[in-house]
Amino acid sequence: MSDKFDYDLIIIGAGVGGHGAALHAIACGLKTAIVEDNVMGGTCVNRGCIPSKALLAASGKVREMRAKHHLKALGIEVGEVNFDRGAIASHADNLVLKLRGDLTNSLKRLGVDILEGRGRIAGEQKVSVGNKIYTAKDIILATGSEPFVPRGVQLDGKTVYTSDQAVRLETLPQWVAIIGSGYIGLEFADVYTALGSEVTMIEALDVLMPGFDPDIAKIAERILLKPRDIETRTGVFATKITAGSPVKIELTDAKTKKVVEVLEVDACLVATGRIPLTKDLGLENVGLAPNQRGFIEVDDRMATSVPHLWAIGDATGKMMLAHAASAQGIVAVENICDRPATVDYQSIPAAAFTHPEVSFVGLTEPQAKEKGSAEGFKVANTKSYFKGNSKAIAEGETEGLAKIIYREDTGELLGVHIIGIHAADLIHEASAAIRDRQTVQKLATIVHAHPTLSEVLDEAYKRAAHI
Ligand SMILES: Cc1cc2nc3c(=O)[nH]c(=O)nc-3n(C[C@H](O)[C@H](O)[C@H](O)COP(=O)(O)OP(=O)(O)OC[C@H]3O[C@@H](n4cnc5c(N)ncnc54)[C@H](O)[C@@H]3O)c2cc1C
Ligand SMILES: NC(=O)c1ccc[n+]([C@@H]2O[C@H](COP(=O)([O-])OP(=O)(O)OC[C@H]3O[C@@H](n4cnc5c(N)ncnc54)[C@H](O)[C@@H]3O)[C@@H](O)[C@H]2O)c1
Repeated sequence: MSDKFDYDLIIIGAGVGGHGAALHAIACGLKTAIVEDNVMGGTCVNRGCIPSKALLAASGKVREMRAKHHLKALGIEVGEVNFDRGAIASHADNLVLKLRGDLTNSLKRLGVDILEGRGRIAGEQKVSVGNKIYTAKDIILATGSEPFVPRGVQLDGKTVYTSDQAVRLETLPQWVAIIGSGYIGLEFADVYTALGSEVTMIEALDVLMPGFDPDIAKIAERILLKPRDIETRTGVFATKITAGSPVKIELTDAKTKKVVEVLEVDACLVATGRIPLTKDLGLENVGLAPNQRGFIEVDDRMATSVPHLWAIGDATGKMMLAHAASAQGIVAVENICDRPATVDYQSIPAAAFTHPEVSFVGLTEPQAKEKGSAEGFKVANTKSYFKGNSKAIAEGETEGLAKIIYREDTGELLGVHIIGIHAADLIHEASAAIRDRQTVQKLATIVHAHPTLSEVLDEAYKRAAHI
């Protein structure tokens, strides 16, 4: 460490991105401080992944135990299944407290200085926290994001709210409208319907779940929305939402811009994406400006255009996922330590933790085709089905499929999409394969244990390789 600076590295923001970067910085021998002006752990631990997965776990069990037909087929009979909303909310809350404590202790144990207060860039290699100025050889911005709330939406946090409040499950509305059919919309539709609420899902685009591969979105609609108490509206914007009892939601046709319907519901979850927390960060003091959408531009090394200033996580808008933020943090620290590294976004998986789960890694079919026409190759795909998988049949969970997308000429795997039981865990072998730019011919020779769900991918590779 140079005597010129207070620290080798200061990280602004103690979310999962900042935490991952700090742990790696300590492993690399850097004197490190992390600045946080809210609770430690950021979105994922306090208001995101962790509480939402706790709610999905508990509500998923309610759904499973109430599926009498399904249980009977396995020879099981259950009586009435009851749940306590408050106790489910406490389960999520307790998990948040535990993980926040674990995260904070891991930083303290390793000797990371935690600086409480708002961090700002005070000049080159300088950070202000309150009225103190600290110097650091390198600085990482890891300030994350917050919910995007469209104009015309009146939030009261009780009847009209974002995921920040929804994860607390303070009430269980009988009829809830969910604006947006992205990850949050889909996961909360799963929680609410499992616990007995009716849902109306409103999506501005013409298709539901526009982020998924089109085939997967269609099947997800068939499995996750149609059989449940969920009504859907597509091609309409929620242009005005008035909190109260009832909540009034004005829907405007995306094409004609005319108001087409006014819904009256008990509650409304606004899940319309997230925006970066990059305002008032003092970036102008080093001549850096966020892009038009507020994100901090970085290259694949996570470097900004200012020397010794790096950015990671949701604030960069590259892939707004917890594990992507940590991976970016590790890459930034590697580069700070003069070991060149880049992030390979194509091999970072994503998953929605619905019942059943949806996961993917790499390109969707339209993206692969676009790449193919730009680079002059043809794209092929094969599918395999959970209904043909022995383990899935034994579990009585046969809905879903795996779709693999690859280059017809070389066989290189370009994308894998799974919907079905444990899809979020199954995706990782595909992620490793894409990272190593493997071909379907090579992947088809890997021996998978029998009977396992992972044979769904084995089957898809073999079909692609004509084995
Ligand atoms: C409901 C929900 C569910 C989600 N589920 C998943 C999931 O299952 N899997 C997944 O991979 N991702 C999930 N995500 C996304 C995930 O939470 C984010 O991608 C992740 O938290 C981003 O990490 P980050 O470190 O970039 O930012 P954040 O976690 O947002 O942390 C940034 C931190 O910086 C602090 N900060 C900001 N500005 C300053 C400042 N000037 N000074 C000091 N501190 C500052 C903030 O207070 C915050 O603590 C979910 C998100 C939501 C909302
Ligand atoms: N399992 C996970 O990994 C997970 C879970 C939850 C959240 N997240 C992260 O959180 C981020 C935010 O999630 P999200 O679901 O809010 O965003 P999203 O970007 O996934 O989906 C938002 C949806 O809302 C629609 N929309 C926007 N404005 C609208 C309007 N006025 N009326 C109707 N529809 C409108 C958009 O077309 C889009 O389909 C995601 O980018 C994701 O990375 C991840």
